[in-house]
Amino acid sequence: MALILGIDSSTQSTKALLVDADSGEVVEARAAAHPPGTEVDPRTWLSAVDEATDGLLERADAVAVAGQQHGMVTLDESGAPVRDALLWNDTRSADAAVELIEEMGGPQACADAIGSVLVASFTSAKLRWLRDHEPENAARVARVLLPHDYVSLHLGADGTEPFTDRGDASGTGYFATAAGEWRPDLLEQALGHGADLPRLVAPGRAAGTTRSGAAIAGGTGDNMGAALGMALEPGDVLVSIGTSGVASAISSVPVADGSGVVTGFADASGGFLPMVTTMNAAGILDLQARWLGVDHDELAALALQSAPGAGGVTFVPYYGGERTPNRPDAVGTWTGLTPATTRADLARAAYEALLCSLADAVDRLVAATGETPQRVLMVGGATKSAAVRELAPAVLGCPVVLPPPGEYVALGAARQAAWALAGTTEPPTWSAAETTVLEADPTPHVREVYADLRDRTESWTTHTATATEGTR
Ligand SMILES: Nc1ncnc2c1ncn2[C@@H]1O[C@H](COP(=O)(O)OP(=O)(O)O)[C@@H](O)[C@H]1O
Ligand SMILES: O=C(CO)[C@@H](O)[C@H](O)COP(=O)(O)O
Repeated sequence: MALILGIDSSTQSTKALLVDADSGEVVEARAAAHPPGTEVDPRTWLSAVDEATDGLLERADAVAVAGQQHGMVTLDESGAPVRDALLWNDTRSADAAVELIEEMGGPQACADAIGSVLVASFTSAKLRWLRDHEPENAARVARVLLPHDYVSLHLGADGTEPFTDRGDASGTGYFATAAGEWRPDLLEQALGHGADLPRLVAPGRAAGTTRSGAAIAGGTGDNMGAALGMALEPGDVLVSIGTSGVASAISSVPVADGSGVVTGFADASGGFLPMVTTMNAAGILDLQARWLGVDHDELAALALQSAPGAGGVTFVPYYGGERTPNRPDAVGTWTGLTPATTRADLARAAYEALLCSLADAVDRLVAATGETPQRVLMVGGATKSAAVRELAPAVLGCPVVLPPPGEYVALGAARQAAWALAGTTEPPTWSAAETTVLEADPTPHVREVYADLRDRTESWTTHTATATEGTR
């Protein structure tokens, strides 16, 4: 029996799944935590992958790494990190993104060139920030990698040259997504000078071998990994609730949304992955649990004691700035608090704000792609919450398909590696897991109250920018 190792190096942790190549059944699962923050020494991901794959790597016949998208990993001539990596959720590069869009001829021209309108998350915006704020570091950059490229390189046999795939490359800002080619000119424009880029590995092909002789596939971005792990089909909308909140769908044609709401990424199978991303997702619940002094199960139990609408309490959850809507300077804003407000209402409001924000993401994806969803599926760490599962169909206003608990990004990486090992034209078909369909009466008034506050706070961004200046 061939064994495949699928790795997910996402924002908060590395997860590793050892999987049976024939059935896709998980044989063993491990995880190791990453340090918190939006600026991280990328070598900590290497320690995490070593820890999570210890004893598994040697057993694998093929390996692939899916990783958090966009992060800027800059290496000097010797291959050492020039500075800590800036992650997708670090908003200091917001102004740099605006500047680059203007230089590219405006939002639609930017979307036409790379598939997406740049926001702070994109690697090129981070490189421009580096050029302008740390010129000495910028001058030392010889090579730019994405997080998954850096982890893959670490696992590769001696002499392996860096490699990546078109899925993750499509989130850099210097990749022509529709054509599937690097745009080194755009990297140079952002950074101020050229730098080496990893070679692109085609979907389903091996990039080389690991130190233990296993085939290693190109890897991909975590959201492309999730799409592959869930075997998304046309008509499916995948909602992921991890550090980021994501609504994505597969498409056979590229998307170039000049409004900037939908990012037109490539997927890991040769197609495309239009996507809407929020920066505040599972963290909304983490914060709320901390503020109320409870754990996640207690927070869920509290929330389910309150009623739809949380006793009139609502808030926009843009605590760390937001990406959709694009408000990098925003902060969270609560409203409706009265002496009658209970702890249960406060807990409930957190789930409702999270789910309203995700419902907005789904609506925006559907509006921009024009595809009516046949199924809405839900994955990610926060789906472990009983309250998320109960309230999601009510707030989203439709049934939600829930797969069994699992690490679907790592499973997608495993599927990619199994594909490379098999050398077939299509990825292996693994039997679909039993799903549960979550249903509830829709609560549209929850979204109406949220939408009203979301829209009223739009113009508050400039004001709050002053208050948060020190954090950028
Ligand atoms: N029972 C739970 N209720 C709510 N959130 C949870 C629960 N269990 C885990 N989480 C949250 O899920 C998040 C991690 O999800 P994950 O998809 O692994 O994130 P990422 O891929 O971004 O690293 C954390 O913020 C964690 O607190
Ligand atoms: O920036 C994006 C998508 O464009 C994020 O979705 C990151 O890819 C991080 O993902 P998670 O760690 O939340 O899975």
